[in-house]
Amino acid sequence: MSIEIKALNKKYGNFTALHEIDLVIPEGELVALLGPSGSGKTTLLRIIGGMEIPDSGNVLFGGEAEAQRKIAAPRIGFVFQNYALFRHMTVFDNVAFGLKVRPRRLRPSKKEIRVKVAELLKLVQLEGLENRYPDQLSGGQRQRVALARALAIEPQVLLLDEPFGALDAKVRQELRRWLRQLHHELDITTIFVTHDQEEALEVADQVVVMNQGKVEQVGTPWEVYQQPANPFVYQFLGQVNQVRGRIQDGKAKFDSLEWDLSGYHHPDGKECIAFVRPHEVEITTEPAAQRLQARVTQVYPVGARVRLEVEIKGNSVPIEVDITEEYWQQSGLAQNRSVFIAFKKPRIFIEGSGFVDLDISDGSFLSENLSTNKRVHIS
Ligand SMILES: Nc1ncnc2c1ncn2[C@@H]1O[C@H](COP(=O)(O)OP(=O)(O)OP(=O)(O)O)[C@@H](O)[C@H]1O
Repeated sequence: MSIEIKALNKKYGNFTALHEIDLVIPEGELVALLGPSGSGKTTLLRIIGGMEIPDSGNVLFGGEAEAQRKIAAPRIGFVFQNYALFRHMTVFDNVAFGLKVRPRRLRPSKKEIRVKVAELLKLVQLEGLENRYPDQLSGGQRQRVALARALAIEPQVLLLDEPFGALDAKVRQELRRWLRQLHHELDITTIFVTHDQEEALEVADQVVVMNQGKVEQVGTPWEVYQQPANPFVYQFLGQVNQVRGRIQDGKAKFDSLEWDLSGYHHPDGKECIAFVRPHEVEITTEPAAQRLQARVTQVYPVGARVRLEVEIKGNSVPIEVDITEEYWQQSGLAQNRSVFIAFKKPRIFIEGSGFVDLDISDGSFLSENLSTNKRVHIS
């Protein structure tokens, strides 16, 4: 079932928890609501689930046409972070609960319930554990019981609020792969709340990035990571370096690095910021054109990768550089070493204009002005 959210607003006293949220979630999609604590994710999920009333705006299930037909409220399955299993009930009874409490005319027979629960326990890979109590299960197993219980009512929409939040990193990773697979099999429209960007990128078809009650960007994991709409999304989705520069003579200048922006007619003196992820910084010990001189201040070997911090003139915050362990060994990059850095794929942010993507390889560059959503190719 598709979900359409229109101009949704919610305040708690004077505090705006959600501001003018518009969102379309196509049938069968797995969507992550991603954002920092307090950004409004849970409030939005609760409004979709009918547990909270918005001040204004609508949530339409199945689109306008269905709404006009005034269909009954959709069946919604919920899973919360804190399991919310009944501690005094076995796994079987927990999963069967939603079926047993149905009105008599809709209630399946005892035999049908037994078959259904067995099917669901197989689906969540907990066969044989039906007689255990929640206390006798691991955190990951409990969360799978919670999911089986939510699925028992054959929901048209599944809402998950930080479903793996209380689990340790390894179990979390296993469960999110498993959720992805399960969603693939069941195809139920699913919305899950997370503040973990890796989880959102790994699991979701679409990621809704939220901040301070607003939607900052909606896109595929690739889009939100590779083409963030604004500096907030850039910083929230992974590490990024910011190097401050200025527009001068039609060029974006960052000390000895410069890129021609003459096609843009930005006034001289305007501030700009180059955004570069740590793995997009090239680092050598040899000077060359279009490189900035720097000095290595810290070296952190972390498994197969090595994270370096380097200082450049005019940037108060060190630049993070991510290289392979192999390159680190070959290059002898050690603390205090003088180095030269270049940016492989910088995106330059100019206040009021959005991002400019530089494609340095063919001497031209691709610009994307996200405030107008236009793409122009300038050579
Ligand atoms: N019932 C309430 N009364 C007053 N303020 C509330 C209420 N529920 C939520 N808020 C406030 O609204 C804001 C959004 O809360 P919400 O729980 O939606 O955020 P969130 O993004 O899910 O955060 P978290 O990741 O910490 O759960 C928060 O600042 C919160 O304090």
